[in-house]
Amino acid sequence: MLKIENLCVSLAGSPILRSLSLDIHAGTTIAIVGRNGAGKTTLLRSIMGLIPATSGEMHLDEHNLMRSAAHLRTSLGIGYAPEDRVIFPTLSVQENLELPCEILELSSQEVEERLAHVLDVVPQLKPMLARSGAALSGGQGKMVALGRALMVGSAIVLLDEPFQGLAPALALQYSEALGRLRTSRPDLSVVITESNSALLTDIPNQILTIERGSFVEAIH
Ligand SMILES: Nc1ncnc2c1ncn2[C@@H]1O[C@H](COP(=O)(O)OP(=O)(O)OP(=O)(O)O)[C@@H](O)[C@H]1O
Repeated sequence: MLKIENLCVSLAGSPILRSLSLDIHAGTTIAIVGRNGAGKTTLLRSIMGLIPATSGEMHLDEHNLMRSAAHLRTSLGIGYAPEDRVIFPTLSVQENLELPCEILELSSQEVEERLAHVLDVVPQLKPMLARSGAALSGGQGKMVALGRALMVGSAIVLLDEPFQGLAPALALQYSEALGRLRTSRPDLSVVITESNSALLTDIPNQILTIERGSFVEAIH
């Protein structure tokens, strides 16, 4: 499914990702755990094509991601919920959710079907749909960012530190949403980064530890 080989990324002339390799099979949930600054966000942003790689290979099935611009990666079914959420304050929650569908040029019926599915997985979004993006708490913004990633993430979703800063009740709701996702979309792959592995409970099938831009051990 997603296969990364010897990925190297430098930022401002410094090596940040050092020859990372990762093989994610369809339907698996992988957690990447590492301290602040270990390279988690850089990895997800380079998978999305938002940061150029210095060298390495990256394929989603038969598609060579290294040759695909960021918007094409979205079209291939990669959804991304960034750590800082990026909720547009002048748009409603529904508009925020539907925004990435514009890249895919989906019919309004397809957008409606995807939204219905996302609301089944994250029902907390239903009463918020008409609310302004500016009126959301940080935790609610994380739920919207999850929903938005699911609107386009038909193959894989990348969730950057989803549990950071979530109150316990919201963290539980987020975990429950991921549980429903497993059942409703068994082929979807999920990558979660976290700095605190205790927040992950039993969600991932596999946990990898990243330190200074390299994977150091597989915990299980
Ligand atoms: N635009 C940039 N220019 C230069 N260095 C950067 C840039 N963005 C990030 N870095 C550096 O890259 C390293 C990895 O950062 P990254 O954000 O990927 O870490 P992280 O594991 O996601 O941690 P955090 O939880 O703090 O976001 C850090 O040393 C950071 O200072």
